[in-house]
Amino acid sequence: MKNLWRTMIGKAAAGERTKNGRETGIEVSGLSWQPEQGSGYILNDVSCMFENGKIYGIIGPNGSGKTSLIRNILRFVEAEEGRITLDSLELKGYSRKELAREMALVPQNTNMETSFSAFDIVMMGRVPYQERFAENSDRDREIAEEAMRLTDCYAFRDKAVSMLSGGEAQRVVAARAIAQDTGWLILDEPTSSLDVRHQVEIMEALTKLNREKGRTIIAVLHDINMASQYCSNIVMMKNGRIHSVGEAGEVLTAENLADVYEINFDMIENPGTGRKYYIPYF
Ligand SMILES: Nc1ncnc2c1ncn2[C@@H]1O[C@H](COP(=O)(O)OP(=O)(O)OP(=O)(O)O)[C@@H](O)[C@H]1O
Repeated sequence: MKNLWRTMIGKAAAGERTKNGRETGIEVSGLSWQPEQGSGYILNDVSCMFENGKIYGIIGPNGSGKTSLIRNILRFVEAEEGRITLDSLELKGYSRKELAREMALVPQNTNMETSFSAFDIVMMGRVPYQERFAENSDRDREIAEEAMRLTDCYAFRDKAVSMLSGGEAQRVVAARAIAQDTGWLILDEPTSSLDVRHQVEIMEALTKLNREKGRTIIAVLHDINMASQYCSNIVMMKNGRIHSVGEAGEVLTAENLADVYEINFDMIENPGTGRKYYIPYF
């Protein structure tokens, strides 16, 4: 029933409500997480709302809890305190397969020691839609190929992924997540291994998916200027807590950045786009 109802509401836009009047989006409320009982809290009373239809950047220094937050959102780990809801339904109520149709992850580490081809890996994004032992359909293949073109990895579709460079493998994993065709795309440092052209290409591809297909993007980013150029909203973290949250222009200020990264920043504004660029200095 839950599935049918969710298919009917489709992928809602920002601020929309579901047919039952429930608010859409991912809401994190009062989340405190420690890896083990008594090991110490990595996330402390984290609350933030991710609305449908936006591009979120999660930024903050090493060890500030960015990956831990998305691991909780993806239910790889579960906090004892606080709760996370998707379209007002507790995440705990979703099965693994249901969640895989809602959210796709591009992980930080894309090391793949396997003889599977790049195309095989991208096709794995279609598994949540397939019956067990089912053949890949033409539609599955089309979606996988489109995702590979979008991330510029179609040219090496037949190459074993163990033979790919770090950046090529990262683009294959991004294509797999896109092929998963979920409303939510969650990326942990998606551009970390990429050359500058492919960094821009991935961010442009995410923007296109957001604008044309209504995908909501949550990306952990270390590059503040990428975040400033491509993200509509920012979640800024420090020491396992939310430091600031809101529209990119409001959160990305030299003061906030200096406070979080403990280094100075100069800001220059692109008069054409109004986007801000930050230059760090000691
Ligand atoms: N399963 C775990 N067990 C113990 N400590 C953990 C675990 N997961 C994360 N941590 C610790 O929690 C802190 C936050 O880690 P997390 O990976 O969330 O930070 P991050 O902001 O994503 O960092 P980075 O920018 O370096 O990727 C780190 O000090 C890390 O060592």
